[in-house]
Amino acid sequence: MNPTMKLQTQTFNNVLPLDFNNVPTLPDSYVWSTTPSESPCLHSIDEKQVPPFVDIGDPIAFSLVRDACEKWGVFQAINHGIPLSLFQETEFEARRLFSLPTEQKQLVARLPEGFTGYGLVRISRNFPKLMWSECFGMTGSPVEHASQLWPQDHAKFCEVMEQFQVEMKTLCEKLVAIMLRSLGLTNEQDTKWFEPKNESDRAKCFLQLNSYPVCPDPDRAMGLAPHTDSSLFTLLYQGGINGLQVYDDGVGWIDVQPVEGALVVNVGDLMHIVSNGRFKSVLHRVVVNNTRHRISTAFFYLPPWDAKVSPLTKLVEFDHFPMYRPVTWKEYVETKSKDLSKALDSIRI
Ligand SMILES: C=C1C[C@]23C[C@H]1CC[C@H]2[C@@]12CCC[C@@](C)(C(=O)O1)[C@H]2[C@@H]3C(=O)O
Ligand SMILES: O=C(O)CCC(=O)C(=O)O
Ligand SMILES: [Fe+2]
Repeated sequence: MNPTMKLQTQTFNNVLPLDFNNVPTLPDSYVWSTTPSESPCLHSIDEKQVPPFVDIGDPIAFSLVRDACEKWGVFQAINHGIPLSLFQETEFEARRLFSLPTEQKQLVARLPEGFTGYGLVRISRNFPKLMWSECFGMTGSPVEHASQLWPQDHAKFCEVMEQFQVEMKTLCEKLVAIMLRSLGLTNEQDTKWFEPKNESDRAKCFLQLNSYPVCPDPDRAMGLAPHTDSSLFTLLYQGGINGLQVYDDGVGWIDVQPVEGALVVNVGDLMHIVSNGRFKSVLHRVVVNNTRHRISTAFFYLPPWDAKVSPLTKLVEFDHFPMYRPVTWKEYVETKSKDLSKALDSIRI
């Protein structure tokens, strides 16, 4: 078997090829040809050149959210009501999980086509090189996996993760209302998940814990390759360690500074579709460092699995044309897993 084939097989099987703790030099399979150091990041001190902060408790949040989603596709939400202690507990439990021995984490490996469990980030299969990261995904209770990881001692992990999802989901419902009203939503048939009449119409959520271990050669490695999220939007808690960067046309990569208690809100592809192209789904990536083990938690807000997502009627009337045809989340994620860059184009009218 040649080395490339071996790499692809490993990636496809979602088996982490190495134990990040015992690697003195970066293996070739982790060396990217376009590295963060070749497309460096702007360390801006001008506040107009970084994604804005929005106080979402403020009555004028609507218009600030609209401006941020149109110009950037990302903002940092403050005054969102989730206590800092819940983020800290979630990060603590995530560190406890990722510090387990590799063989133990492999017991709960995500299936190649699955969403939950431990392994490489799903988009790994779309890139020839490996990323310097590992992740653990869940939706609802993680007890099935957690009881395999810690047969005696999983109650706290489950309790924290469940509580975190409940609070984040409530916040997502508040944020989607702000976003849709900022787009002038009038026809609720358009968005059943927004004000659901029954449980099956309700939006879905997915929580992913991300771990970026200390890297021996961060300039040549990639924590998470450039991508847009498929979600309606994603709430990201990045702890206290830098790493997240967003791409701004004409400027390049920009650091999204972690600020205690602030939550990064990334517009995803499905919200771009709903807004008939007004809101931008932001291209982002994660760079790694050689001193600190970074943990982030990403909470994806998604329409119900079978719901057709399409541009809002009101916007289509105004624009005289829908930019995208209706698509279910399932269909969209399947298309995207074949080719990340072509998914949006493939549903464009
Ligand atoms: C709920 C989601 C959103 C997914 C797919 C599915 C489960 C895992 C999510 C992520 C998380 C990491 C980046 C991403 C690009 C990936 O590879 O897996 C995301 C992807 C998407 O936004 O497309
Ligand atoms: O770790 C981060 O800051 C970003 C993670 C991310 O983009 C994702 O999980 O989709
Ligand atoms: Fe992302």
